[in-house]
Amino acid sequence: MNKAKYITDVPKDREEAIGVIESKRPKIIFVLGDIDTGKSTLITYLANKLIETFKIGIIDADIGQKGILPPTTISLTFPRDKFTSFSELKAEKSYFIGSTTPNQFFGEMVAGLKRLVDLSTQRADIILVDLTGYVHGQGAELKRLKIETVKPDLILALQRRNELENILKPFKNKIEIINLEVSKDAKIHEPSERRRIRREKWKAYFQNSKTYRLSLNDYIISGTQLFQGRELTKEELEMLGNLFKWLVFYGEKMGEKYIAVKADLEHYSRQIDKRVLHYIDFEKLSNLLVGLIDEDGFCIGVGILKLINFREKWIEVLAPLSEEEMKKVREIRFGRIRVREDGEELGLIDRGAI
Ligand SMILES: Nc1ncnc2c1ncn2[C@@H]1O[C@H](COP(=O)(O)OP(=O)(O)OP(=O)(O)O)[C@@H](O)[C@H]1O
Repeated sequence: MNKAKYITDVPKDREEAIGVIESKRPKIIFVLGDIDTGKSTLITYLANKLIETFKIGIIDADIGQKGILPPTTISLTFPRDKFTSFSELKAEKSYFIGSTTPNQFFGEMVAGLKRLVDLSTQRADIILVDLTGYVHGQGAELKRLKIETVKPDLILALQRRNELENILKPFKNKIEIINLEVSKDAKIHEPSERRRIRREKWKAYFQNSKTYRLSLNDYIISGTQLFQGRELTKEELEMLGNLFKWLVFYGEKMGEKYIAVKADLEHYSRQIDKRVLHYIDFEKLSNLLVGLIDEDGFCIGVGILKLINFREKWIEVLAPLSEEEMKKVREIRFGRIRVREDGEELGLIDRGAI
């Protein structure tokens, strides 16, 4: 299921990197590289070599191709023994991002990484951090923010040519950087192949899931503009429905702004000032991914929103969590991807849309 495996036939410079790590003992190591440059393969290699001498922590922050389940989170784990692939590792703590791309989630990506790094430093000698392959444009900004916030002791830069120079430039002479060549065997995976791998991961994750009916009043609801304002009356809902030819399931007023969850009764183009009225298509909420969050803000697991009953204020969520684990959930955080339990991704949603 995972692309990256423990491979011992690696470029020579890996041995040199191990030499530097053994002698200088950097605590936090970032692995940077474009997609498919072998970041996870490198971390698997280093962890297997170093685990004989050091306590190792791994943070999988590569949400595009997460090896450690669940997808759309970033995860911390402490492997005890040698392993061949990230998929064998069980997350000790995860932080919910809610999307398979860091676009629009820079805050979560940085805050989550920082929180996991803070947790790991007491329990491991060396923490290997796998970052996304998003290294151009805004991706470079995100890398800078992470480096500035976490201040790694060592950056391992997997470069084909000099595509990371832009990111690394401000940190030269401040942070130790080792350039590593990309293995000639590193294999490019087309977007369709990456999607297929993600489908398998989702499917594996949601195996043995159960549907839980959860009362909205029992949880903090976050990650959405909903449930923050005054609920609209029946008359107000009808008024909006008549005005725009909608079936309005639910609505709120927050300050001077209205929010409506609706389905179109007629198809025509409506002129609506979104600053005054924000509308959410009801179908955007079906099969929406939600994070099940504990009292410390960490993600116990993710679930799929299957039903939402606005009148009676409950939702049904499909999740592979036990009753015991569900008892620890304090918060339900809305994500921005719709996905089915068979692994089919139904699409990403704009952050502002819900
Ligand atoms: N040293 C190597 N020898 C043989 N194959 C390798 C080596 N390094 C990487 N590969 C192969 O190249 C592919 C990409 O590697 P990997 O998944 O580690 O990259 P990545 O940078 O972590 O990718 P992503 O951006 O998706 O996280 C995989 O199929 C992997 O098995």
